[in-house]
Amino acid sequence: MVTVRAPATSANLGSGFDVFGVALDRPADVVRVRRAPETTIDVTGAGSQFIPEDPADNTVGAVAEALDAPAHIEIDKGVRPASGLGSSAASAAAAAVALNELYDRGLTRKELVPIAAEGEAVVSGDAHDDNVAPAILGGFTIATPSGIATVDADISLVTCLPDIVVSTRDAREVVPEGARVADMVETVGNAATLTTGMHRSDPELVGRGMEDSVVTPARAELIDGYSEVRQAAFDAGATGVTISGAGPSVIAACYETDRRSIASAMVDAFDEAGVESRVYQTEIGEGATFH
Ligand SMILES: Nc1ncnc2c1ncn2[C@@H]1O[C@H](COP(=O)(O)OP(=O)(O)OP(=O)(O)O)[C@@H](O)[C@H]1O
Ligand SMILES: N[C@@H](CCO)C(=O)O
Repeated sequence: MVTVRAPATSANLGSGFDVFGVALDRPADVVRVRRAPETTIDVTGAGSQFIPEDPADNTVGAVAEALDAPAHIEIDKGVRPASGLGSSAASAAAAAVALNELYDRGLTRKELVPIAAEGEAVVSGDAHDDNVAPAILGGFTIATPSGIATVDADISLVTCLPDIVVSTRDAREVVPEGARVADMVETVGNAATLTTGMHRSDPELVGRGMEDSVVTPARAELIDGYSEVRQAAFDAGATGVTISGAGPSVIAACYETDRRSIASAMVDAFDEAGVESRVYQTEIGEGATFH
């Protein structure tokens, strides 16, 4: 038996659509694997009633197949599905690391990223790496077709998860087909600013670089109360606020001293919009770990 914990992650960070991601220090999924003639899956924990146990429909089933590593796989969900906190990726990342060990496949962490991304293709139709990369490698990750770069940044974050379900598949439907050159120029500038901020662990630069005028405004329509929550977080001291992943979670970057007041301001603002929510005061954390 091999047991691996893989963390929640936040993809995009505004300007880095399908490229940027960060590992959060919590919540997390825990995956246990043991060898079996064919793959079977048991799911317990947060939102498990909405997660299929058929290996053809679960992200870990695709990972077991890609590694040719049939197993009985137990998933204890800490990350609610359809949250924007990389729920599907947390299981896939943990399974990739665990099955690589169980079957002694000898793949490096970076080589496991595209394997775990096969699981993302099962749920959203696209094998994007931006959640599985930080879930496996930890830190801030920049995942592009030509490779993955990682930065071991120290930034305080608040993620607020409203009681709304937005599937990645639906949120990808509203992404515009193209962007104006002026928007592209702004996005490149913001992405570079954010990357510099991560290198310096500077919440001001990270926050400024989270601005995005292409994908985020279209997706904000899917989240009741988004603009009020964003404003409340800024008023409480956030340096940047955007949608986490495909939503509905909202993520704020900040100084550690402001984290608590930002967390309660975000919950209150969702509440005023008639939406219950739960909040995680967190920071950038490590990738998958053996237990
Ligand atoms: N092991 C798994 N864990 C979570 N969800 C899974 C898993 N396997 C399949 N799914 C399905 O994936 C969907 C959730 O994935 P989705 O990408 O929409 O959410 P998310 O991972 O929380 O979001 P994001 O990628 O935006 O952070 C649900 O329909 C769920 O049933
Ligand atoms: N980059 C992805 C992350 C969600 O899985 C998206 O925003 O659609």
